[in-house]
Amino acid sequence: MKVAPSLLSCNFMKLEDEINAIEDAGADYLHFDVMDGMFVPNLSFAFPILQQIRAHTNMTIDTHLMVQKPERYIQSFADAGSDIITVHVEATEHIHRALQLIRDTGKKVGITLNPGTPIEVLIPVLHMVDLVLVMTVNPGFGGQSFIQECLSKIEFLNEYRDEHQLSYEIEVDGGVNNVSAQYCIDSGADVLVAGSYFFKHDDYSIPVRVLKGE
Ligand SMILES: O=C(CO)[C@@H](O)[C@H](O)COP(=O)(O)O
Ligand SMILES: [Fe+2]
Repeated sequence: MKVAPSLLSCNFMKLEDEINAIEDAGADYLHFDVMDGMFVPNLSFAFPILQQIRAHTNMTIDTHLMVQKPERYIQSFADAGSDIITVHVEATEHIHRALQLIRDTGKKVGITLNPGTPIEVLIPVLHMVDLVLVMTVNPGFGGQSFIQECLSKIEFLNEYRDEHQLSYEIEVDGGVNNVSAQYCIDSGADVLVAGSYFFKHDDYSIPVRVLKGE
């Protein structure tokens, strides 16, 4: 199990210390949530912060683009230092092209979907991706409650991966805490994103251990 703290909930006044502490605690990815105020009703951060984080750490930067027509920005996120670039299937009319654009940058290719979107929508492109992010809240904000009904999507992705000999990672994002993490682990998740639950601890090795099921 991998753990990906969502920087949305960190203390930005101490960003450098936060990143060092996340790394020392044994987390695997830095989850970087980009919001455009159009695809989701909130704004977050983008290139200048990403570039500075990239200059500071070798951790895998897992970029979650909650952005309308993300193909406009894929090259820029690759250049700014993302390692994984994940786009929403609902955010573009041309998901196949968007995924191909990510592949062409040499970065890892991620796809994601909102809680209200059926998982079957992803079938035509699952062979193209390195990571599938299952949203377990409606994107746009940290600190929301886990939507249990999304667990069946994790199970589906697991079975589909086995049946078709694919190798994407299954990542879960939204409302992940000590309780919901266990449901995700049981359903077959590989990576857990956690924001509010992770950063409420003083010692980040605790949520890392709990989320890894140790
Ligand atoms: O993408 C998003 C929200 O849109 C997430 O990555 C959140 O930032 C996770 O925060 P918690 O639900 O864990 O507090
Ligand atoms: Fe996210």
